[in-house]
Amino acid sequence: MTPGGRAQAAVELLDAIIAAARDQGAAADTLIARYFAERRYAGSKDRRAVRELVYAAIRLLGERPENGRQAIVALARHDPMVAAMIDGSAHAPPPIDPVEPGAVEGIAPAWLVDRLERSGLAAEALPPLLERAPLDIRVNRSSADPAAIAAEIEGAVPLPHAPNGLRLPNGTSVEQLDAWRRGAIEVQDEGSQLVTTAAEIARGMRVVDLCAGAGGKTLALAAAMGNQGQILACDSDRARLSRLAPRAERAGATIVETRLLDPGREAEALQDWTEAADVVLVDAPCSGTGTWRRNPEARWRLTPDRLERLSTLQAHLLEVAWPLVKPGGALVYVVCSLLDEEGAGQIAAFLGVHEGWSAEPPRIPTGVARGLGWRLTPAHDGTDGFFVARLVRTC
Ligand SMILES: C[S@@+](CC[C@H](N)C(=O)[O-])C[C@H]1O[C@@H](n2cnc3c(N)ncnc32)[C@H](O)[C@@H]1O
Repeated sequence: MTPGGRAQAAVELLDAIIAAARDQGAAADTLIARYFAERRYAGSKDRRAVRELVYAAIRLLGERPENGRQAIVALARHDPMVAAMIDGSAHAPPPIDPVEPGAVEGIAPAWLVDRLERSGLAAEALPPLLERAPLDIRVNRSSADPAAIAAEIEGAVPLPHAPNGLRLPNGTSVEQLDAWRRGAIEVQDEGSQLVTTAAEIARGMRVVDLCAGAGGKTLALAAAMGNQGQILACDSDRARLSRLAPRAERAGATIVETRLLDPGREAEALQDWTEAADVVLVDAPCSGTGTWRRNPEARWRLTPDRLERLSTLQAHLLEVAWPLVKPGGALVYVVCSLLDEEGAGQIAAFLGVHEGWSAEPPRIPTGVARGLGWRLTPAHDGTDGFFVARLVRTC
């Protein structure tokens, strides 16, 4: 592809990504993969260059642009190398008129910046939300030793805080590594590894992972339990949950049972676990404001209405979760969001109507207190953004 052809491909992809963000369609990565699956003539260098243009534009623009052309115009005004690609040559986008409007640069839509600031994020903590994320892995302690794995994988270095974590050079094809194939490692951000630590899990426990998805945290829990005890991994999304079993098998996690839940009827399906769990983990669905490093277009998807619906769902899941905790057990609530309405606010509301619970600071070696929970941020901790609270049932 010519430089102009790459710029034109970026415009087409940005059009698709903007429409998908507006209509809750597929993620940017999926759209990029589909685009190139239909254009086999594009080589790996072309694909990488187009992808970089697309993500540079997404990161640059806080408000969702009207279209891909406005997005690339803004990027060109920011970066002369991009401007030089838009020269009107064959396959290139038409040249930019000096008075042509471009999309507006920014961290996020104004309403969302306002909510983040009201949630206690300082102005300097906002740009790191959009920096490139590192590639972190968790070593499966049930079957492997982090030092041995570090020696086996080129460029691997220990994570600053998570004891079983390593950081790999960006671009490492993890699924091609022998260590991955034999179930010794999983890709997992350091923040995710640390919030799992907050569960203070031990061998032989009975644990419910209420929103297990494809099992990222379930597998970390199973490893922390030395594969002894019982984990009930639930989710309402059949496709996600169905990916858990093969991952558990690869990791040798034999203590995991999965259960598909019907939204709104979760309590019925979980009656046999009433007051039976030592720990219930609620890794709740959220706006993902803490994971913009990986999904920067997520900030173009969120609306106040959607945030409100997520917040209602989070409160509902806390209501589903607490009856499963046995006296003396713990409810661990996690969101990968930095907004108080999804984090500290949820915990304050829960404790306002439930007696017999006390909030304990999670034992995480980094992060800062937020309300009755704990918060990790890219700026302070170099991890994805998370809120985690640990509530102990006192009676
Ligand atoms: C943040 S994700 C979980 C990620 C997962 N724990 C991990 O570590 O990879 C939240 C999950 O909640 C699930 N969910 C949404 N509504 C639910 C419900 N009513 N009951 C159980 N799970 C639900 C979603 O399908 C999604 O997989």
